[in-house]
Amino acid sequence: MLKMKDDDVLVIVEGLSKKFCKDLKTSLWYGMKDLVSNIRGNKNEKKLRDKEFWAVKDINFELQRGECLGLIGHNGAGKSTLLKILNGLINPDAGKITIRGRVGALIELGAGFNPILSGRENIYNNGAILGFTKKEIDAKVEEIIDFSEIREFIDMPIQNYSSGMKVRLGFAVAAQLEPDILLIDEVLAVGDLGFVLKCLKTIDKILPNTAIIFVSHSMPMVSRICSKIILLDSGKSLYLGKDVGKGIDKYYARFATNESNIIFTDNTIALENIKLLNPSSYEGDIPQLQWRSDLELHFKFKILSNIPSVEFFVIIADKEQRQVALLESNKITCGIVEDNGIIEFTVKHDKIQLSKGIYSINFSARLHSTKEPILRINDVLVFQILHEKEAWEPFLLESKFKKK
Ligand SMILES: Nc1ncnc2c1ncn2[C@@H]1O[C@H](COP(=O)(O)OP(=O)(O)OP(=O)(O)O)[C@@H](O)[C@H]1O
Repeated sequence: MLKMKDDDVLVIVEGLSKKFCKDLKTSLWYGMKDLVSNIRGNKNEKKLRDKEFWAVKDINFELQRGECLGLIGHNGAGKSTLLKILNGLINPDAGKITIRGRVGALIELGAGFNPILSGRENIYNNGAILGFTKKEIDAKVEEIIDFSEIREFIDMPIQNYSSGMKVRLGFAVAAQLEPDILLIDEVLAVGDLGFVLKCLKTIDKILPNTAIIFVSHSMPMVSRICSKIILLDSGKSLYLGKDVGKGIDKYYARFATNESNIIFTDNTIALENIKLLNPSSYEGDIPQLQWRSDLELHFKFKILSNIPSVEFFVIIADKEQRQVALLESNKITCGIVEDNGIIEFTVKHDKIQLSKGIYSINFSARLHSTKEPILRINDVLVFQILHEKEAWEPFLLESKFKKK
């Protein structure tokens, strides 16, 4: 059982669970049954009934002032549901939440706003919901409007705002009123770059006095802000801890497959096989390489029709499919190949200095003479670079520090 240790623990979540029903009719029927049993003083059914599933299952954590918890997981993992329970929008079926202080929330686009009221009126509404008096909001309202950068439109009804404008106003209210606990659900994805950078700066500024729970699919953003992480999978916590990099690795590993995708082929050559020649170990199917060891790839193709020289391009993409490196390309003369139309070659890069994480190889080939593409395949191979140091930057370059 978790215990409130000191004043700085602002959120305690114990055994939190919430179930939903996949079918609306059944859901209404269960709702009615639960209502009747509540009136009779009985508790709701804790077990799953037909067509029900756990959207959030047995979640436990605590959060202190100054900590930012990243909630990550695939679509439908339960992140928004957990946030809505914390914000009191949904009742849990089991478990307990202890919250100390004022909770500001940026949960759904426009949620918490009254669409027919103006931006200014909504600032007062939201402030009141957060527990601020009119006088306190009066003192902050100009700052909020300035921060949102939508002064021109502040007296227009919110229903005419763009998505970005709603986020701007929502974030301005939530951040400028400096709640003790701030819940942020993916909404930053809607803002333009300028506003996102401003929000990140503000988060840095308010974080020492706030506990933040941040839902996002953007791992660079999560690793930039969060000091703790929960990886949710089908409502359950797959990882909870302060090793943000580890949580992110586990998240990416769920998406790493060895299924390649042919983007283009003119059927002159076909990839038979690609192999990493010198893996130090394997995690499941994924070959692993120590940072600074040689990357050596072996390719085997079948030549399907008579082609002359071909240029091969080997591209390394990171886990978010950003192409981070191109291996120097080279041309290989294919001609009419004797050995059953098979051609094989290896490509080697010495002492690879990509930072720790999962990468995939994209591959393309074109005719040397005409530069015409003949084959393009993504994700022909997934591999992992191992290093004890976490680095979000694509490369961890070997260096030596010398004191003079
Ligand atoms: N009101 C509801 N009634 C029934 N099922 C619901 C309800 N709200 C959410 N769910 C279901 O609960 C599961 C978790 O949804 P949730 O929105 O929490 O996921 P998420 O992790 O936030 O996903 P995303 O990354 O797509 O935003 C999903 O299967 C969703 O369909």
